Order: sequence, then C-alpha cells, then structure tokens
Amino acid sequence: MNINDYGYNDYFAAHFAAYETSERLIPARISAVFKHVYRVVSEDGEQLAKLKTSSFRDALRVDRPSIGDFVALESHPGDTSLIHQVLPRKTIILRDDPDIGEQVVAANFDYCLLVCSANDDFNLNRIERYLTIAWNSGAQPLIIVTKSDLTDQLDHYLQQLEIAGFGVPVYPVDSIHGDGLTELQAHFAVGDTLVLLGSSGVGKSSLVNALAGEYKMKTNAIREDDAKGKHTTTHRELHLLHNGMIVIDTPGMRSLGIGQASTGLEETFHDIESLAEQCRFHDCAHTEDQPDCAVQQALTEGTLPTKHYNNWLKLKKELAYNERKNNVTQLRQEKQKWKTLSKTHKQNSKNRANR
Ligand SMILES: Nc1nc2c(ncn2[C@@H]2O[C@H](COP(=O)(O)OP(=O)(O)OP(=O)(O)O)[C@@H](O)[C@H]2O)c(=O)[nH]1
Ligand SMILES: [Zn+2]
Repeated sequence: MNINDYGYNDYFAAHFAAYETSERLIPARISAVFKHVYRVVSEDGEQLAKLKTSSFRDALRVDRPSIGDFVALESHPGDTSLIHQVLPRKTIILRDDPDIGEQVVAANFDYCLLVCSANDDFNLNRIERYLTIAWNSGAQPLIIVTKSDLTDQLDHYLQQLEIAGFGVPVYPVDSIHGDGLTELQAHFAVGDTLVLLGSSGVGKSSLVNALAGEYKMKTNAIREDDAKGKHTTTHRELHLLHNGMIVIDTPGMRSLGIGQASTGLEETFHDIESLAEQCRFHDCAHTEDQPDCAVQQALTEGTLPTKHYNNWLKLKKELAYNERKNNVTQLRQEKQKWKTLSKTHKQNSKNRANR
C-alpha cells in the first residue's frame, strides 16, 4: 500500500521529517476512529493502532488523532501499532460537544462540498452556515446542487447560490442519471480528500457513489476485534474511492454549529462586513436604531437582501454566544488549574514541615 494514495504529500512529509528517527516511525493516516483504538493505513497496510501513552498523557481531546489525520506510527504488523504523534493539520473542522467539549470532526481535507438539493429542502441560510464553516476550515468550498433532474427551476436555485457564494463554484448534478458529474470531477485530482456538508437526504451518498462509480459511503456500525475485545466504530471513516479520491464520512457533518468561525463568517458575509466599514460609528450594531448605518441604508435601498442580513445577524449571535461560552469554560479550567496547583503547594509545604 502506498501512503501517497491516501493523500500524503510534501506538506506532511516536511512535517514528518522531524520523526524520521531510529525508532522506525512511518507516516500513516487515520482511516477509522473507534472508542479506544484507531484504524490506520500506511505502507504496512491497514492496521489497528493505539495511542502511545507517554505522547498523549496530557493531550486535550483536540490534540488526539481524528479522522483524516496523518500520524507518526510505530508499526507492528500483525499486532497493535502505536501512534506517537499527530502531524500538524492542514485543514480542520471542530465541533463543540456539550458533553465532551471541543473535538475534531475531520482533518486534512482539500475540498468541502456543500450539498443542497434542488427541491423543497433548498435552504440558502443553511448554505451560508456551511460556507462559514468551510471558509474557516481552510479548505476550498464547492457548492453542489443535487437532484437537478427533479426541478424545472434550476436556474432560480443556481442564481441564488451564485449570489450567496461570491465566486465559489456552483455545480448542478443529477447523481442518478449522471448529468453534471464530469464538470465537477474536473475539479479534483487523484489523492484529494473531500468532506461533504449537507442535511440528511440531500443526496451526499448518491453523489459520492456517482463520482466513484461504486457504493462506498453508507457505513453501518461495524465491530472489529483486537486483543482487548470488541469495539464499535463511531461512524468516522475515510474511504479511498476507485477513482483515486478520498472521502471522509462522519455523521458530525450533519449538525454542525459554526463554533468560533469568525474568519469564516467574515468571508461568507464579506459584502456586509465591507458595508459595515462605512458606518458612521466604529461600534455600530447595524440595527434600525443606528444613525448613519451603511448596512441599514443598503437594506432600505434593496441592494442588500433582508434574508441574507437576517442570517448574518443570527450567525453573529451564535458566534458571540459560543465565544462567551468558551470564555466561561476557560475560566473554569483556569480555576481548576489553580485549585490543583495550590493543593500541590499545600501538600508540599506540609511535607516539608513534617520533615
Ligand atoms: N432524482 C434524484 N434523486 C436523487 C439524487 N441524488 C439522490 N437522490 C435520492 O435522494 C435520496 C437520498 O439520497 P442519499 O444519497 O441517501 O442522501 P444523503 O445525503 O446521503 O442522506 P444521509 O445519509 O441521510 O445523510 C435517495 O432516495 C436517492 O436516490 C439525484 O440527483 N436525483
Ligand atoms: Zn452599521
């Protein structure tokens, strides 16, 4: 097996150089995430691997390997291998889980396919949300309109998406009959990794299936054995398609918050952001009661669509909420750290006194 087939390239090789030591570490990619173990692919083929305890003792959840990560692997063919390090990520999508905190949804993908369907489910606000996430991830967004065969108003949908996308390519496809696939396919090269963002039923699996000429994406929870017993996948998998492209499939994509994607928000709504620079006051809230607000003026003149503006306000609120929440978490963590420190300090003083 050649790791280059799995998207390994000069970028990762440059970072891996630091680990090319006597320990015989090899580069590998995480292809599935289980509860306590990972599946990795490398020149030694497909194997199960665990974290090297000393490398990950104090690691935060986000610093542990996730689907799509490249790692430095101590390979033990036929036995459980050991993951020493996660190589720096080129692109990333994070997700804030209320129960377990921030985690990596996917890493090291080249394209974010923002998928919506040309029917009643069509939702521009959702695409703007996905655009925000995509821009923030560092990968190139592409907008895909599926089920082009089911509408006679395709141009109407395309037009709206082209306005919302500000130059992001928009591709209509019919995954059942194959229309539009060649144009989309032309965008990709062998070894490119894709993630798909889109609600349930918009046709993500069908699209991947059509691109690859095979069915690969719907994955049921599988069980695999290792020495320690059974474990179940958390549905986070990476597939190498027959056409040489790689797809990351994770259910986390279906309900993503924007997290702290402030850069993504600026990109997605850069029309409003640049209007805002023309407001009279630096701290203008761009609401109706603000004097000389360029955003309000554009709304009145009709050059700025109300729906677009409302979605911006909504996502900005979500962002502010996430930032506040994050501050509270940080404060709590700081407090905990001080508690532990002062406890150790007290213990040390006591030990000294007892000597
Ligand atoms: N007519 C038509 N039907 C499509 C097209 N793409 C998908 N479908 C149908 O839409 C339904 C949902 O497609 P899926 O590919 O399973 O959707 P999904 O986004 O993967 O759904 P989840 O796995 O729930 O996230 C299926 O019945 C598909 O056959 C298309 O381009 N044209
Ligand atoms: Zn304003």
